[in-house]
Amino acid sequence: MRISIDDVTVTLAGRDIVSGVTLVAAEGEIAGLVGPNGSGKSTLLRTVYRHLRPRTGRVLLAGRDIRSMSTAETARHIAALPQERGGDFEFTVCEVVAMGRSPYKRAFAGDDAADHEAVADALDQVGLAGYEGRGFAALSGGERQRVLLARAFAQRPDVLVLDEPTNHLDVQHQVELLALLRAQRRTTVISLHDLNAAASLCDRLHVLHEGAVVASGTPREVLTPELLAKVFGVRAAVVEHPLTGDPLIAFDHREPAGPHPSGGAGRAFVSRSGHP
Ligand SMILES: Nc1ncnc2c1ncn2[C@@H]1O[C@H](COP(=O)(O)OP(=O)(O)OP(=O)(O)O)[C@@H](O)[C@H]1O
Repeated sequence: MRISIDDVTVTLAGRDIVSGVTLVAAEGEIAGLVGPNGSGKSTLLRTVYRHLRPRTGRVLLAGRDIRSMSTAETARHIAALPQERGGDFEFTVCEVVAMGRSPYKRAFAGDDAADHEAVADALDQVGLAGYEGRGFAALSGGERQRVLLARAFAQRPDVLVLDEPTNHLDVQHQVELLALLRAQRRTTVISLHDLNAAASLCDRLHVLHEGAVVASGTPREVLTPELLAKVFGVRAAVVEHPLTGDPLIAFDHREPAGPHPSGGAGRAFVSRSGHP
């Protein structure tokens, strides 16, 4: 299903955090949101999974405003991995993943065979078959992350909304997750800090800067050295990945962008953060 974010503005504590954002994830497309810390990625994603209401604008699912649907109906179509990963659930892994089935149930209904199958499949997809009886609170950060992803998969949604899903994952699990998302070809809106992962996964990227989209296009169109300097304040070369042919960003980890080592965007970041 297609998801359209149509001229969305979100105001929190009297400030426009997201301003007039319009973007589309077409049916089966993986749309990536990238941008510096605080640029509004999570806020925008929260409007897509109905955690926040936009002040103006709409989120449309296959042309219908999600606000005109019940929350259960939205949840049958849209599953989210939020950034708040709720670490202290007193539940087993199986119980957490089974929560993904609740939009399909009437109140107090038990699990049926379809639920058991969806939970088992989802755990298998994230490589956690056999973890069903483990306590969620006692898992590592990366394991919890994969359980919450399994909960989203168990929801069998048309649209996945994933906020930094590779956080906490070791490199093998990052690669496996990206491969899984690529193979599913489900409509996905995903925020990622790892720009090389975004370049390899996403069909289109949307760059957020101070709450507005400043560039949209294929990773190759968007991830230019100029944009990386201007928006992210880093010096980088963009080359072709020798194994995959994807754009590969080679960052200069020694100096931020700018005409002088102590100047430019890097300097601005240093002074904003309060560390001289
Ligand atoms: N509930 C809130 N009330 C007031 N301001 C908020 C609230 N939530 C977020 N903000 C502010 O909105 C801005 C954007 O936050 P958001 O979490 O959307 O950014 P982000 O791009 O996801 O950042 P990061 O990459 O650091 O996760 C930040 O300046 C943040 O402090």
